[in-house]
Amino acid sequence: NHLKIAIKEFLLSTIQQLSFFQRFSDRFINFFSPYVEINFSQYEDYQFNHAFAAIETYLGAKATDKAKHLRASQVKESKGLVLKRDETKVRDEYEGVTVWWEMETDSTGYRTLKLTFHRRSRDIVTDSYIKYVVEEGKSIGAKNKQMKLFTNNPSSHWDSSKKSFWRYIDFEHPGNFQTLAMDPKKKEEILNDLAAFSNGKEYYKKIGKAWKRGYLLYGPPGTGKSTMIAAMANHLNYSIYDLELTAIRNNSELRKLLTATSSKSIIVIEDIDCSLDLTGKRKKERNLMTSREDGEQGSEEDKSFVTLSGLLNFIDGIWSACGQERIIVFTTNHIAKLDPALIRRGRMDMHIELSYCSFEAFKILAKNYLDLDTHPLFKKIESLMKETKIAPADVAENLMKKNVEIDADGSLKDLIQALERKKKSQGAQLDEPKDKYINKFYKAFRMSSKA
Ligand SMILES: Nc1ncnc2c1ncn2[C@@H]1O[C@H](COP(=O)(O)OP(=O)(O)OP(=O)(O)O)[C@@H](O)[C@H]1O
Ligand SMILES: [Mg+2]
Repeated sequence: NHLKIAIKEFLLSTIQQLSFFQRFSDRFINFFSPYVEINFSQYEDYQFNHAFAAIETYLGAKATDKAKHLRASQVKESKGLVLKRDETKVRDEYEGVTVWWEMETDSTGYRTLKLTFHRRSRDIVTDSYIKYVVEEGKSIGAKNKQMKLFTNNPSSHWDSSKKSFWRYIDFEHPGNFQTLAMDPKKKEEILNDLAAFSNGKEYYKKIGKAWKRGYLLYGPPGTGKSTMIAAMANHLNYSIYDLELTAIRNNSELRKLLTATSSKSIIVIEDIDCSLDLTGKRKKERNLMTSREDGEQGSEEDKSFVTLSGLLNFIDGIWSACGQERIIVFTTNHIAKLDPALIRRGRMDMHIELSYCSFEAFKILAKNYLDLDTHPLFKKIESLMKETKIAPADVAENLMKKNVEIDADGSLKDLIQALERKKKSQGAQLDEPKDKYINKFYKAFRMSSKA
């Protein structure tokens, strides 16, 4: 919000500045020159000038384009012919209009960008070119943004600064939609939804809704829920806030955490059923007990757990009021166990099921891991997959190369064996471990045995 205000102020001051310079330049033009000059200072009234930064980014990108171009021409042309680039001036063209940018640094290190153009292009420059440059600079800046993965610190470690709520590392997960194995139609649908969301600024304003979107990802372990979150972040260039509910004590801490998130981010609560079971249920039991024994203590207890209603209030209310362009994702292994209040329509915008590996999904994995489009063993795998539940993670594990060389035949045979084993055990109702914590253990085991 600070940023928004600053940008607004800045744009306002730009407009004022423009009219000032227009007046000034008009006189200037009449007496001396056909050229108009507009200045953008690094600071405006001691405030950092965000348009200055955006223009600088834009020009930076332009300059490297140009440098590349110059390098290319150096190869072709003889040495004597190579243009000497004026380092301080950048020439730009926009709708047939030529302008020049120049950076000036004064003795105190204070910088100013000077834009020069012919007075006959003034309307185009002031009406649309400057706006274009600022927008373009902002979007280049956003693209180059280093994504971060935030995790909340235990609230007992918080001090008075907002910085202590979250710690972060650079987010560098290779997860992407292309290699994600799932029904291609569903994938397309999700990608469309994400595109509509990330380009939806005007739309959300028009319909009077906060620019937010909620996804519920559900499915058995190892079906790609966490991978999909990484893919979403990579696709949109958003940071991730991985919210660990067990590290906070109550709803007001939850609120503090969530209001300290930045825009263009995905807030993730994994295994929502577990986090809330821990808190919601315990709270209910305690309330029953304490209200019978000691009313006062009951209200004390109320404050000490994150509750389902706290989370819901947040999604419905505060969530809408605290900043824009955020996605919230819940994941669960057991959608049936979730409180219906949490998943009613309108609260989570899209329910996405990640399911056991279908043949379609397998083909994506075979392409990723073995670079295979087809293979004589595919037929057998297809029919086995129809009658066996296997998570994509298990398929991937079998397709992963065990040697320096990829051995497609060997990997596919491994997979067939795994499928046949699963088929047998599923027939004997041994399925997979039922308890989430056992699942987690198996997963950790799977990961460590992979490594
Ligand atoms: N649909 C998929 N497409 C491609 N790879 C997958 C898919 N599902 C799982 N994998 C592979 O299995 C690994 C584990 O998957 P992931 O962590 O995304 O599962 P999950 O659904 O989040 O499981 P859990 O419910 O246990 O958290 C991933 O690192 C990935 O390599
Ligand atoms: Mg996961």
